[in-house]
Amino acid sequence: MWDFVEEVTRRPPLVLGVDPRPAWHPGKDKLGQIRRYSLEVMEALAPRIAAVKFQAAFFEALGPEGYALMHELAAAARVMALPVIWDVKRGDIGSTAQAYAQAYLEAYPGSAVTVNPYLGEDAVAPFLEAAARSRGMVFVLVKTSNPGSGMFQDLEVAGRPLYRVVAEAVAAWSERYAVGRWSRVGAVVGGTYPERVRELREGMPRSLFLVPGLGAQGGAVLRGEGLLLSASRALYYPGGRPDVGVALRQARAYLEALRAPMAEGSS
Ligand SMILES: O=C(O)c1cc(=O)[nH]c(=O)n1[C@@H]1O[C@H](COP(=O)(O)O)[C@@H](O)[C@H]1O
Repeated sequence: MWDFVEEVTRRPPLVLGVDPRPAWHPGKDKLGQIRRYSLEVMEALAPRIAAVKFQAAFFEALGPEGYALMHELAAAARVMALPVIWDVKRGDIGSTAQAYAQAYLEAYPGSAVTVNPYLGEDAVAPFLEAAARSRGMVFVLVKTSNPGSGMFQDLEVAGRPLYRVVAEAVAAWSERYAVGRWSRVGAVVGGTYPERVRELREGMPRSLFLVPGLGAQGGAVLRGEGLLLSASRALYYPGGRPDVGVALRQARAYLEALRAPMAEGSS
């Protein structure tokens, strides 16, 4: 069976976020255009990315057909041998979490899901167990990319910021769900806070980091072992519109920046 961790760690460390916005597609048949464009962009970028990330909100906003389209695109990604991240940021009581884990991880073996840890360990556990059974992965929100993420995440709890308390839990879970060098438990750490990325890298040595914020939110190309840099608008709508050629150029530019020799003091 296909294993998300194995697949993702042998591919280029870039994630294509598919967040469709109908207003950015001309003409009437928005859903048809989004379907065509998404398939084209996924196929063009597939050799250059670790995974494709579907942000469910953008598909839900397109109505029932939009939600069905997300699942259709996920099936297409599998045909392209492209790992899928379900960006659904789920978090609920254990019995409900179990249903969410079934809907995404178990229904699509070898995929990953983003999880909000606010409800505690019993609410995260069903995702971890499902990821182990389905050879998938869970990315736990640790420090998010948005400007207001500090409101709760930076609050001091027992002498350290809350995001570090969450990171400690992630580190413990990641040991329990280790897969060779890495683990089925990863972390989301916003690329808009590069100093936090560096700080947290040490504390969660087994966790792959999903690092969103590249491009549109001002995040730069960050290097480091196990960092999966994620861009939605900057890769899916480069220059503010759907354009497969420009998306391909942008993906190449990010990968070149990752390979370029490092300047003194940079990381
Ligand atoms: O889990 C995520 O992917 C995520 C976490 C986070 O801290 N910040 C963040 O922006 N995201 C998602 O990453 C994508 C960012 O979109 P762009 O700003 O267009 O690249 C969106 O789908 C967000 O929902």
